Amino acid sequence: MPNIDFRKKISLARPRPYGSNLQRALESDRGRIINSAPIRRLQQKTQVFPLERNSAVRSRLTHSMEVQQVGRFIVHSIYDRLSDSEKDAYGLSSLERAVESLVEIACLMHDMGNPPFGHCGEDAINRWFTKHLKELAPMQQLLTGLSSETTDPIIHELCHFDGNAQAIRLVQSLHRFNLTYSQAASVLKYTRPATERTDQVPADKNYLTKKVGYYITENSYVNSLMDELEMAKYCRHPLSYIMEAADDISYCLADLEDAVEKRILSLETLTEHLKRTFAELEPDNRPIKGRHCFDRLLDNVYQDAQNDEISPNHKFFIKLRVEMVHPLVNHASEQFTNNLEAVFNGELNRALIEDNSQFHALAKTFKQVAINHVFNDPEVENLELQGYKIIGGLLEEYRPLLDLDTDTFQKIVRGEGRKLPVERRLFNKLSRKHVAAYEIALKEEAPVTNPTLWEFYLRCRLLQDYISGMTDQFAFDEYKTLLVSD
Ligand SMILES: Nc1nc(=O)c2ncn([C@H]3C[C@H](O)[C@@H](CO)O3)c2[nH]1
Ligand SMILES: O=P(O)(O)OP(=O)(O)OP(=O)(O)O
Ligand SMILES: [Mg+2]
Repeated sequence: MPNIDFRKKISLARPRPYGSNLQRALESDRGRIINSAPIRRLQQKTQVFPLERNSAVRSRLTHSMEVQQVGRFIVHSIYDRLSDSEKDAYGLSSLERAVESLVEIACLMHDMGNPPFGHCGEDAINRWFTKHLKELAPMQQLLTGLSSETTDPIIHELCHFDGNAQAIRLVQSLHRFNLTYSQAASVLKYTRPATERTDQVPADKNYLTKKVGYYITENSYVNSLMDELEMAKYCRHPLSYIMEAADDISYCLADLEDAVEKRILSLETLTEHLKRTFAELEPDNRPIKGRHCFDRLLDNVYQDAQNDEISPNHKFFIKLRVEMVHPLVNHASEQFTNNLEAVFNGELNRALIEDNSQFHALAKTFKQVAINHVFNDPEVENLELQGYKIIGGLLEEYRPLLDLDTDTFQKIVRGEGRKLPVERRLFNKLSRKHVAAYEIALKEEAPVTNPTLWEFYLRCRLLQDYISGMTDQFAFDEYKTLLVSD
């Protein structure tokens, strides 16, 4: 009998403990997240289409609500799969409400740290830092005085901004939500500290560490969380697999629905692309567990939609979602229970639905069609180029703050920057919350021995916090305001 007890992974423990009732503790987590500004900001952040004005097209917020629904569905499906004696044996019997709440809120939070303009926003921040970090005056000084062993991990981290790591930072350092460790751990999707490179982690954890998981500023928090929930190094919390599967299942259909809504694809061409792509991935085209084969299923959905007098597009996606979400959710829950020990220990080195099955081929088909026929649409790519320009341009405007030496920057922080008119005004535009996090981190024990390096690192983080916290629209407006003469 494997040693699985979910009560070790789902508990009341949090950084500043209070209360003794698990359900109430999780309600408090829900309240904090649902009522938070970073969640509200998701309504003006890109899912696929930057600066989208059509509100029927998904934003990060509406996407996250859909992920929440799929996450709930997977939890119910997992519970339906387990017998009472299995639930007892795994410590899950009295935890259904808790698991449901943790997963729902993890799904709602999962993109909270994403910058404006989606993936290209992340990339734009990293491009700017990769290109300019070593040119910045304090960094040039540090590079002459310190060994590369000391500076390399910090440089690596600052050139790898990641939305997932930023979500952990928002929860702990910027908003101090004091969530239960279980709730925070459910969104910890990658487990590699940003100071480590991918070639420094064990090969059997390469999927779990393929992206940056958390920054050095949250290192001690993540260590406490992992100790508390008995998570081994580079391993995940079991519920994060459900959040990840819910995201994968949700967006693969939603992105295509949005593409049809925006008239990038017609239902005819979409159906053709889906059939052709699936045939390449799964040539034998078997029936999908208890249903027709994919081609037949698509033809039926298409025909039904044509008979709808009001909205064939809407009907098509309702039917397709019914046909696809059930098998994919069932598959995710089956993978969860079939691999329960590896999932419990957080060492399953892949996503739940990525197992080379026909379900995996289905999800891949949808994603592939989006990559080949939606993300490269000229309108989308033009907007993304604007996104690069806006983020790169904003970082360039704020660069004077990063060129100052520590003492001069500290003067501005203390309000003594009268002789630095531009820098002082730029500093005044930063969010007070972000500046407070910078000041608190400076007062606490530094995880980096050189104080100048630590201060400069925190200043770069401060700018990344500010830029990544912006919505698409705010970033665009700021860019127009600051680059008024261009
Ligand atoms: N516009 C755009 N360009 C891309 O290259 C791209 N790659 C992924 N995505 C969307 C798909 C999921 O909704 C979500 C998560 O992958 O982000 C993209 N969107
Ligand atoms: O939704 P995103 O943009 O975060 O994209 P993802 O496919 O969920 O990727 P990641 O693994 O970086 O969260
Ligand atoms: Mg994500």
